[in-house]
Amino acid sequence: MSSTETHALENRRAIATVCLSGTLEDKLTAAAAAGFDGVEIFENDLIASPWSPKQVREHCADLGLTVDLYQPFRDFEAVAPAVLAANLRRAELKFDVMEQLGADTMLVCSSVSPDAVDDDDLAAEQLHTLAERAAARGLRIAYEALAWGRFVNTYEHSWRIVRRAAHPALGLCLDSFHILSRGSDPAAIRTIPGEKLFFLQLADAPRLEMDVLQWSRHHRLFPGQGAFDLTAFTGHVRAAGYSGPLSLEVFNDVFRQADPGPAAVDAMRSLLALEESLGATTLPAAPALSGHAFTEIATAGAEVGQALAALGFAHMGQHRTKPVALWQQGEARILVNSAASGTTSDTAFDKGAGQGAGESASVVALAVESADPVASADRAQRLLAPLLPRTHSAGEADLSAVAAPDGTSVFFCRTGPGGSWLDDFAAVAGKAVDAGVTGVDHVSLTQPFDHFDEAALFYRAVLGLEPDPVTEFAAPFGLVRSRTVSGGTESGTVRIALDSALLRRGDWAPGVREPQHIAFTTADALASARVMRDLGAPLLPIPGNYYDDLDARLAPPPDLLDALRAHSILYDRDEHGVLLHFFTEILGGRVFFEVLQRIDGYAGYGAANAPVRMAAHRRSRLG
Ligand SMILES: O=C(O)c1ccc(O)c(O)c1
Ligand SMILES: [Mg+2]
Repeated sequence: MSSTETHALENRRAIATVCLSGTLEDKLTAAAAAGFDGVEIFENDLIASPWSPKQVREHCADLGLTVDLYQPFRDFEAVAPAVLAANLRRAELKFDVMEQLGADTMLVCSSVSPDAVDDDDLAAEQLHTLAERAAARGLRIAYEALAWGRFVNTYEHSWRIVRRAAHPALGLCLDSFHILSRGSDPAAIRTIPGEKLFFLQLADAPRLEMDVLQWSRHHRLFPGQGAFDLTAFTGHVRAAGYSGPLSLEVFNDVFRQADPGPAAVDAMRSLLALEESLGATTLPAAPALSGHAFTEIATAGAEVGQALAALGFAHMGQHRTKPVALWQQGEARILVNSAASGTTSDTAFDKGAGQGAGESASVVALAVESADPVASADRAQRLLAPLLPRTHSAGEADLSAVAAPDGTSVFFCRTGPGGSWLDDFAAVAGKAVDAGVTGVDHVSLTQPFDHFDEAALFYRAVLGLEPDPVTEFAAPFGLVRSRTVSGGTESGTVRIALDSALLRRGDWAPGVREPQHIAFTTADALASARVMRDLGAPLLPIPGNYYDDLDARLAPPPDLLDALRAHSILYDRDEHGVLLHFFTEILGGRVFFEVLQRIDGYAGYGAANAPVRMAAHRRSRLG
């Protein structure tokens, strides 16, 4: 097979039960539903299960799952003879369990025990004995170096011991977390004979400066959600000739309490995306995206429409069959849907917190310009995004949409003459005042914290967008974690900003119900602000302290500083250029607009100003 030819990966796909929430029954059901071929059964899950190991095996078989690994067996090697005898007895009893489970491989972690001594010869000799006992039962031992193992904590060291032990039933378990967290060079994995690589566990993680055990047990992520290069890592393991499963082993505090059904889908999506990055996929490539086609806000109230008018938008069209108004300025298009109240579709959020009755508004859909909307939707489905049922009348555009993890609809469309979704709108003689808005820069969606990593992976994999690094800032009502994903072509860029409160937020702060906003571009923020203020736009006042600090910190030219202060425009600077941006107040309890000007290729989102904006929003809501 030529190296450029695309082909499906021959490795099976597995997931460790420790990745998912619930009982063993919940975990197996979720893993099977997401399409996994096999599972690693974590001992604690089995111990707590009412099913006998034999029943677990039968249940797995019914679900189409194999039991690929039993784990973990701890603190075995390099001990005194009396301890060895006890450890071998313990192992034999676990072999009994494995036989009933139908699992042929046991994971043995490198020891953390105070009983162990630093003696590779002894470790090798005792692992040889264990492998001999396993082989007598038709089983094998996969030895894994924990990053915090007492004496053995690198894969190179575990390989030296396994090589020394020289038993065919003893091989290695490689775990990407243990290897990459310590900064080991994974390239030498290629020199290990493939038949000695018994098992591969994959986990990503954010870069954190912390104790490696804590990092591993609380912060692992599915591949593609963190900072590790799992494509290169897995490439080395496959190049060595490994042919076993690609198995996810992710210890994560959020996933441990998340609904296991969607979590298993998130896990599978991460594997599918990893396979694609390895060049081993049958997925259709992500079609090029070239900007935001429209963003839809559901609200029964008048506030959003009034604000758009005051920002210079024209009510340009009315949907022929639905109560949906099209507001437009430049290439920025907002649909205001008054059929649904803003709360009906935001299933992912706590309902009603901090909202006035009847006035609610929510961003319910975002639409991206795709070079091939059908292929975009096909790819999305292949990546397990739920396709949304569409109701459209004869002659209306049939737009494909999928649901993002937080329930937001994501449409793929093509705007322009001939067969466009715009044809569904009857023209309205809307009055427009050009306030300089040229298009949409980004859509910002606050995620429930337990969907944050899933959402970033969703937009990266499904839409083919590039994620930026995760940032965190202290906001008035708690820490906020933020990540943007973007991508595009010469004719336009799609940018989606994902924000999340780090912990579930208290209900006391009325100004902070998971806000959502749409940022519009202008070529002249000062001019836009003047026009919009004259039109009576509900612009957000920014306190004088901000400008005093801005002067001290970044020293913008004095006349610019005066103008910014006069118009409540915020300022930021990065290595490329300058950002000028301002905001409306919160409309319908949740939604607001931003107007921004990127100067000289400023690439950020003004995150440094977000805490000031959040505090200002609370004041404006309290009146
Ligand atoms: O944290 C642990 O103890 C642990 C156990 C088994 C593993 O495979 C692992 O990577 C970590
Ligand atoms: Mg592991």
